[in-house]
Amino acid sequence: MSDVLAVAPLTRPVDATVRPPGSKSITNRALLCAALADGTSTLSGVLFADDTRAMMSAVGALGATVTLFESDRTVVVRGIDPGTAGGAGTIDARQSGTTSRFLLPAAALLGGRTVVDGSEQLRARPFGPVLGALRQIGAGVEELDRPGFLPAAVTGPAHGGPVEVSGHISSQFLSGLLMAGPLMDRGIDVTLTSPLVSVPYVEMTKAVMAAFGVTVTGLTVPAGAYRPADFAIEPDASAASYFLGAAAITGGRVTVSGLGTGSLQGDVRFADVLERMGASVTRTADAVTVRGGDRLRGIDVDMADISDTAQTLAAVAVFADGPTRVRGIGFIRGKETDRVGAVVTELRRAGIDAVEDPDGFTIHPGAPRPTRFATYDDHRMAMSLSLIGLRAHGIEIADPGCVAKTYPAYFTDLATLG
Ligand SMILES: O=C(O)C1=C[C@@H](OP(=O)(O)O)[C@@H](O)[C@H](O)C1
Ligand SMILES: C=C(OP(=O)(O)O)C(=O)O
Repeated sequence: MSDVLAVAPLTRPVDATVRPPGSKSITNRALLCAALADGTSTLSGVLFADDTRAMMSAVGALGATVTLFESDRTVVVRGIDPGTAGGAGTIDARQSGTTSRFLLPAAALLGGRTVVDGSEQLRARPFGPVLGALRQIGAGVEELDRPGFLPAAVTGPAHGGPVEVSGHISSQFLSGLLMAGPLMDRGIDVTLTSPLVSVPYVEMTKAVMAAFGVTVTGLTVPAGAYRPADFAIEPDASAASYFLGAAAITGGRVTVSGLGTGSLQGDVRFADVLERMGASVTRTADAVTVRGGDRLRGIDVDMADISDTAQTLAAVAVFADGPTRVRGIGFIRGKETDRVGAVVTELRRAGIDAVEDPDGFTIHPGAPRPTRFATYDDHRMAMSLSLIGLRAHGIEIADPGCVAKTYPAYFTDLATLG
């Protein structure tokens, strides 16, 4: 992909039915549960992107056999018995928060030493809570560079039992501990020491574990075993937010198929946010449809549960008829980039009055001027800011290839809206 991509404004309101690729979050949970199950699982609707390839390689390093049928979006996983496995060498989680935060507790199941590392970007993200938790449950932990950051070495087996972990930085620490829990001698019994962000992702963790035969009660998992499963993965709801946002800002219609009322993903609630702004939303058992109206209202909204869609909303808010205040998302400063700072900086570059708040941002509507947006090696900066180009002239996206983290074909799919 070239270094810069020009977004062509739509000449009429969008009218489309789309099906984004599989959920990153569900794919990476299913890959791990399948790898820890005694037997062979078949995963369908799998996302093939950098984050999930990182997880495929990682569970391969743990000893699972992973066979890809990419054109069928299917992966077959033959799991391991971690109790008999030794350390897994060095695992490169690339840019993937889920892979790294889920792998550290899983590596602690092995009777040996495993190093988890990642890209420079991942090395800048926080890991202290999960490393501290692993020490509490009997794993050896070495921070190989800075305390609280990757690379880190984990030596198991961890025995499990009661453990405390914070919830306000990332829910991924808790999800990782829960998924490794059933394979620890004492199971796991987690107590949160601070309020949990991204709550729906923990519900998703429990749902995927249940599909592989493990029941979580509260934050307690008894010792037990995963069962192999045939498991279908729904389209990615965070990816869907860009298409739903496109419907809202162009006064058009987008239906996302495969994302129904029974979705495991909290981010489907982005449609509720658009509804509050004045879009009309239809939800069925297997699809969600957003229709934009003549006008969009600015709103005041807490997005702590659905923060991966906060940047999408920032782009949509530019076209509302009053200011939009997003709260509850101070923790997204620790994601691929400082997402609060980055989105405000870029909107201001386009002449939009955007203001950084300690826990989020406020976007005032305006007419964006021709702008080349920087994307900070953050796939969601690139995907979100591209929406502005559907309505405004002269919008360019720098380093569009960064979308490969979760959605390699994003710009091809976006072009089909025209
Ligand atoms: O568990 C998951 O799959 C995820 C949880 C969220 O992270 P935090 O819990 O760090 O907010 C989300 O932003 C990320 O894209 C995926
Ligand atoms: C924050 C994200 O990913 P992760 O934490 O899994 O790297 C994301 O996909 O927006």
